[in-house]
Amino acid sequence: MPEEALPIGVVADDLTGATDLALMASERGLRSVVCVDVPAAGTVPPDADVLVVALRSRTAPVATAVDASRRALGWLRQQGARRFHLKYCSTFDSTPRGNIGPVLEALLDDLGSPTTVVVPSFPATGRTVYRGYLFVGNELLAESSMRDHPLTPMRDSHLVRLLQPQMSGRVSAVALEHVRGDLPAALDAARRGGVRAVVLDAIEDGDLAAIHRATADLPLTTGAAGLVTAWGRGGESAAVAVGAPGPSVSLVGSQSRASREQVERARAHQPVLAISPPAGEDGVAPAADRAVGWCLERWSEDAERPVLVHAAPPDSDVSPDEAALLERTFARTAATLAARGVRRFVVGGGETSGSVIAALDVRTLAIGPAISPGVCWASGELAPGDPGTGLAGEGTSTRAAPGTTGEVSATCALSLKSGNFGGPDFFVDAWEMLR
Ligand SMILES: Nc1ncnc2c1ncn2[C@@H]1O[C@H](COP(=O)(O)OP(=O)(O)OP(=O)(O)O)[C@@H](O)[C@H]1O
Ligand SMILES: O=C(O)[C@@H](O)C(=O)CO
Repeated sequence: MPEEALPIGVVADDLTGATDLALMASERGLRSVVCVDVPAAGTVPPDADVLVVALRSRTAPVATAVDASRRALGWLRQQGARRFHLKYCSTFDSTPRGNIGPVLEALLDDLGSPTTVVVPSFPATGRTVYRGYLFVGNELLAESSMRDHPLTPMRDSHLVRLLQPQMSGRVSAVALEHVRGDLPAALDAARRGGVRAVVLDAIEDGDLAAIHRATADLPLTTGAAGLVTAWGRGGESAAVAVGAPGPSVSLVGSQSRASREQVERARAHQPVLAISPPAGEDGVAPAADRAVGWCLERWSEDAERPVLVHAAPPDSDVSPDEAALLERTFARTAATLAARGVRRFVVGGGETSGSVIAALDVRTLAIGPAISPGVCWASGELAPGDPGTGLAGEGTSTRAAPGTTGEVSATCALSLKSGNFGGPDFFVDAWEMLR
């Protein structure tokens, strides 16, 4: 990547996806910062090679997602970025309405570019694309646990069939032998044929490197963090040091197969509490208070021991309202704990992470070391004043963390885990790294 191509601007549709990509870039020696939402006018832009704007647009209404993505692109252009990547999930989380297709087309329009590529492949985490079909490990997408995702159930595996209903322009696919052959010619033919989005097969990092070379002139690429394996010059990781003293809590809203297994494995090492969505908005604060009380009690027995609060598996299909109530419960739990001086958080699930970070009012995340492929520690500052919503009067910066003496700083150690990522002992290993 030539110096003049920096900074690269990334619009990410959720927060864990943003840190996943930023970690990959950081490991390629590119200084990477995640901005939580589009920074307000007048905010001093972070000094970075890769600037990622993390939105919460994955499951937002289409018009909201398009508007937020265009504002993010506009801000990144103001920061001098000339090359852009739209980051969505490596499992292509979306519905027949969007939001991948409508956002992709809006960004192409704004950039005046006719065509882009669609590259969810991320071989390091088992995501590969062959003959246009997306695989998760050895399973087709629609046969993986994504089939029953609470918000974006994926019931097809073919990327052209998934994307075409979301777009007004045409979608086509380029098979592996052409990705490995004359890809520039294949892309040129697609562009001349009026195709807006070209799905590319890729099953190993070498394929992603070929795609990176062939797309050097495109203002916009789209896909997962896999493509970033080809960015930068490699070399030393640009990870920052991450640390914060005091008690440790994991908050897991994800119901992915991986998260459930990880929670089960954590039981042998940590106290674990399951929570369900409250019946209505009035129930959010009491439910969060109960979760906070439980954490404080566990830390009064052993302040060194991490604790874990997770979403109980639902009995039946989940409504968006119930999902949102549970997210707000996790968010309020995190904000109340932060107000009491807790500074070490692991969060499981993209939507849950978005809610928690918004409640903590952390505006930027500097990327630290990897915990496992796609998941890292990051350092974030609590905004001055009270963290989160509805917690007036509970200041952050002067409280002593439970089990400690003295004041705590506003710096948090944060790890935001995509539902499907992380090794089986993730919720144990993450904390071992901070010892
Ligand atoms: N028992 C439950 N009842 C209602 N909603 C639930 C329940 N369990 C989980 N949820 C909701 O399901 C959603 C899970 O989405 P989230 O993005 O946090 O995890 P994920 O989809 O596994 O992660 P990722 O997006 O990173 O793949 C959240 O909105 C959460 O509140
Ligand atoms: O690409 C992925 O799988 C992750 O970064 C993600 O976006 C899950 O939320």
